Amino acid sequence: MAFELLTPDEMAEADRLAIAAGPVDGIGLMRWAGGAVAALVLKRFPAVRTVHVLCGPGNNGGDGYVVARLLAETGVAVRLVATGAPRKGSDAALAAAECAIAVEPLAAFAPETGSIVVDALYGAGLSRPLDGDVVQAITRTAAAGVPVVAVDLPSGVSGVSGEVLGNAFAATLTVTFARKKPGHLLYPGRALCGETIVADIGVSDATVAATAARSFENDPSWWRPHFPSPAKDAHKYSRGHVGVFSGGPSATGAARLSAMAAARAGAGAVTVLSPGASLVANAAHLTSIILRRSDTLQDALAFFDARKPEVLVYGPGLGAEPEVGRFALELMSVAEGRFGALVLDADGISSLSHRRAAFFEVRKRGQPALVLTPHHGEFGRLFPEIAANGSLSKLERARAAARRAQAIIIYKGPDTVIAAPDGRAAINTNGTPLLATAGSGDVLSGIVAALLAQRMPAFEAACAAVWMHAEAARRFGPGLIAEDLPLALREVVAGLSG
Ligand SMILES: NC(=O)C1=CN([C@@H]2O[C@H](COP(=O)(O)OP(=O)(O)OC[C@H]3O[C@@H](n4cnc5c(N)ncnc54)[C@H](O)[C@@H]3O)[C@@H](O)[C@H]2O)[C@@H](O)CC1
Ligand SMILES: [K+]
Repeated sequence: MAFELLTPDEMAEADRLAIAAGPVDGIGLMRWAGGAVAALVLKRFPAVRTVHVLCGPGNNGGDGYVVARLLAETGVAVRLVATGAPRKGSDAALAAAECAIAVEPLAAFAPETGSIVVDALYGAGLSRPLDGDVVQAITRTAAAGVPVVAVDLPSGVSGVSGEVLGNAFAATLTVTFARKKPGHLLYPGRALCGETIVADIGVSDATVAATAARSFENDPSWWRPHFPSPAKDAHKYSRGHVGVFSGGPSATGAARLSAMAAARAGAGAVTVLSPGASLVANAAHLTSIILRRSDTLQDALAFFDARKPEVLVYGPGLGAEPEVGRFALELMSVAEGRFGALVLDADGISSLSHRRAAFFEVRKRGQPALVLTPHHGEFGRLFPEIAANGSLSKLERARAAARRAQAIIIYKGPDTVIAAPDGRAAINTNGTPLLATAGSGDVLSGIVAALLAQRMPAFEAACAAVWMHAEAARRFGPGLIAEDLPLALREVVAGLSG
């Protein structure tokens, strides 16, 4: 699959393996990389008058020297600006030696209207915040408003985390090599890359696989084989039964949103488990969804034993009172032999923040399968040490939390990360600000539950749910409210099942 994400270290490993396997060598990869960038510059900016190529001291700069040479050979006016000479004997030094254009100092660099800038200052090797002449070059480029084509990554953007080290170019186009890096997909890096294109530089799929990369861009192509479709002889319970716990009389809508989403995402039966005080409110709004009174753990146990739900959703609309956390722990304790998976969302997560030790103790069993769907604030409440660790990217934070809680983590946001305890993690890329609307998280928890109830493996189910949720929002478009999402899922499910 071409959806692996490589950290800069994994990419360096892939380069090493490709060179070791031959026949391509380091300068060969660099020529291929520079050639891809030059070709895209010509294709995207056919009328450009001057191209300023900015080269740094490492291999990113080496790519830049190749770009400058190739563009000049095609007749483009190239001005070559460099900071620091490449290390003697390096591939970059070889590329620089092959480029006969006079070098101008970075300190004097100021692009003019009508020109474009190729940023080959720093890529995967960025190791500290940018400063001095580089920051001035970024400021002057932004002031001139000229397009920037970034080689591998906009200088200043961390390939590991997408964070900005000091300052960064805002690119129109970023051309990276072999595979995207997490920094292309995590914010703010994603916004600073502009359009990101992956160019082939002769690193084979087998070489990428040999790096044992465990991060992916979320894409239907790799989880669709697991996407459930009902058997010909299906009956409603064989299509999976989801139970959703409802909140009190003034907070019942969240559970119904989750329940409707679960039904639209293919669960054969969905039951709302409602406190007695909320029965009337729920009954007034539910038709195909089953309604059952549940005030106590005994009530819930009676339901499990009688109706055998596969998956429960606990959290939407419940309030963050201590007893909500206690009940969540009790559910996990009694799960064995009763239900297979639990989706904890919203208040179901926040309410555990005062019972963290007990929660992590219960999770040592690894049962039931657990999916947690925190946004940033909820994540910080349940995993404060991980959230406070500034050296971790969002991808690594989600991964650490997944391991700690022995759970699938859906760490929500514009760059939602899905992580599994076995180390796999994915970054979602079809998100939309339309989803920033009340109740949209409740819908997501229902979709996850429905896919789990239909026996989709948990990591793939979580990735599919996140993608479907965003896809439904995109299809519906502006004006979306959470109530629209379950029906909008219909087309998305049809597209995946077809
Ligand atoms: N064979 C390979 O490894 C290939 C590498 N390629 C290119 O090589 C790049 C990686 O090359 P490198 O590992 O040399 O890394 P870079 O060229 O990104 O930067 C490394 C140099 O910059 C210095 N540096 C880091 N941060 C700095 C800062 N904030 N201020 C000043 N100096 C700083 C480092 O000390 C080092 O000298 C990739 O991004 C890609 O463009 C491509 O040519 C494909 C082949
Ligand atoms: K760059």
